[in-house]
Amino acid sequence: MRGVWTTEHVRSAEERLLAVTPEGALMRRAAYGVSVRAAKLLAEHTGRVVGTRAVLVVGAGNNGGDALWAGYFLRRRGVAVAAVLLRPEKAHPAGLAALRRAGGRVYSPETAAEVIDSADVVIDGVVGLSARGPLRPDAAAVFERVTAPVLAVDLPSGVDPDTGAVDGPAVRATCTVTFGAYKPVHVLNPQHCGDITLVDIGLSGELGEPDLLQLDAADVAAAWPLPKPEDNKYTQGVTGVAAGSSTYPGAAVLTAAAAVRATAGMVRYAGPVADVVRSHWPEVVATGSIFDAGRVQAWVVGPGIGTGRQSKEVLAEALGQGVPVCADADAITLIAEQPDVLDARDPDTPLLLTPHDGEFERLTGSAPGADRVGAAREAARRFRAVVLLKGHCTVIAAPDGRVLVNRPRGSWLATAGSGDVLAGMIGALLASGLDPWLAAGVAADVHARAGQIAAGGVPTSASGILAAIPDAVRQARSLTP
Ligand SMILES: NC(=O)C1=CN([C@@H]2O[C@H](COP(=O)(O)OP(=O)(O)OC[C@H]3O[C@@H](n4cnc5c(N)ncnc54)[C@H](O)[C@@H]3O)[C@@H](O)[C@H]2O)[C@@H](O)CC1
Ligand SMILES: Nc1ncnc2c1ncn2[C@@H]1O[C@H](COP(=O)(O)OP(=O)(O)O)[C@@H](O)[C@H]1O
Ligand SMILES: [K+]
Repeated sequence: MRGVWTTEHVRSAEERLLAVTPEGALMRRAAYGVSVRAAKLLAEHTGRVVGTRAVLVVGAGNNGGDALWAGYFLRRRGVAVAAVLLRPEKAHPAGLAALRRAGGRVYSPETAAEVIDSADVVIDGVVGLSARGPLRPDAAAVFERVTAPVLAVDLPSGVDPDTGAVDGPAVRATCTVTFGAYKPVHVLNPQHCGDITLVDIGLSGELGEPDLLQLDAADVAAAWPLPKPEDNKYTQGVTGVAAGSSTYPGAAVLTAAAAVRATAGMVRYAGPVADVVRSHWPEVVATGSIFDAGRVQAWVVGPGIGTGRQSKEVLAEALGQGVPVCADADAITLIAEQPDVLDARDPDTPLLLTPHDGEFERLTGSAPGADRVGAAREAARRFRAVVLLKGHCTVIAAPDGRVLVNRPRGSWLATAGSGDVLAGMIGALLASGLDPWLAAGVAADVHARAGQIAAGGVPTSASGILAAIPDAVRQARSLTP
């Protein structure tokens, strides 16, 4: 698992490390890492390093100091370096002196147009861990001119380090070089960070428990249930699917099919379109009502069921069976509108809620806002449920405060019915006995892989994502990052 630490934690860890490290050593380690990545970027884009041109955009703090020292190291590799100082009086003195000594040139934003236009790489050292709010107008004007690839020092300036939120002009980097630890921005806003490199500055011993986690292929491979010699169809978990209606038969088919694709156990369908489900997926044991569905080890309730009286009875029945329940789509709206349905819940059985932003607002009374991790965590506590907040970077919070952030693989999942596929996979993993938070996390990971595989670079659909689930599991099992 990849650990991620808030800026507050990174800052206090850095303070402890700084106290036992010679002055300036950490910054030079960090800056050297920046220069190595910058040289690689230059080589990729121009075919050479010597004789290329780098522009540093330098703010008032240590982030600018990193950029200036990186410029110093690049000078020593034969790169022409120009530093654009946004606050000349506050530019890091030692970094600036080193760059000048090495032959770097210094500009103001007003005099820098020409060097920016001819840059082969631009290094964003405007602001780092101390960033608040969007780029200020002078920095924004500089980056508006930039056409060269941008390397962000620590994080892309203008993006909130702890939430990844963007509320105005911000740097969109080709790559980001960060130090010591991943920060929330790196997993919550990968689209602004580009490709991320973590430089070891000796911080790991000071960090403590991470605030957020991201799953690796190895975690997904280890968690994904496979049939064992002693298994039969029941021991792997029977998934119950209560989904679909005469208006939305497709939701039933997609949800049940995703459960079939995800694991080798049995899938029972209970609802008004049993014939449709059976005709598409003969391996599903389908019946008309949840009340005669037979035993299951987990229920998925909600996709396409509507929010009427009968749907409420179905949800209450699932919640009362003492098995984990994934409440998706209409089931979330039902809980929002008629919270007394939760009275049926066996207090000790896991509940998993999978809202998109609109459903989240219905459920909690407010939109997730900029702090999606905080919002999901709060909702998880309030409902004593695992909350999977959908989005480009899906956030999965457990009631005990654990949070996973899913790694997106493009935006291919933004297609009708893809949420039904996710719900079906989660149901199958719950039925297999996985911890609900982990079940949601590995399902979201495989869902994103399936979207990318199905798309292959062109738009896909929920049926495509569904068909790609086995290849997505195979990909994770071959430990492809
Ligand atoms: N402390 C350490 O041990 C290390 C720190 N390092 C670097 O130091 C950085 C943190 O440095 P600082 O704490 O000096 O602060 P920053 O360099 O992040 O910020 C500098 C100043 O910019 C101002 N600012 C805030 N938001 C702004 C915005 N939107 N636009 C323009 N200016 C804004 C703030 O008032 C702040 O004082 C890290 O991100 C990293 O790059 C590295 O050298 C590694 C070691
Ligand atoms: N821009 C995006 N990038 C990546 N994933 C996305 C994006 N938009 C939506 N998704 C994912 O697609 C799925 C959509 O689910 P949902 O909103 O329930 O759709 P539906 O109800 O049509 O099935 C979720 O898993 C969500 O995280
Ligand atoms: K930066």
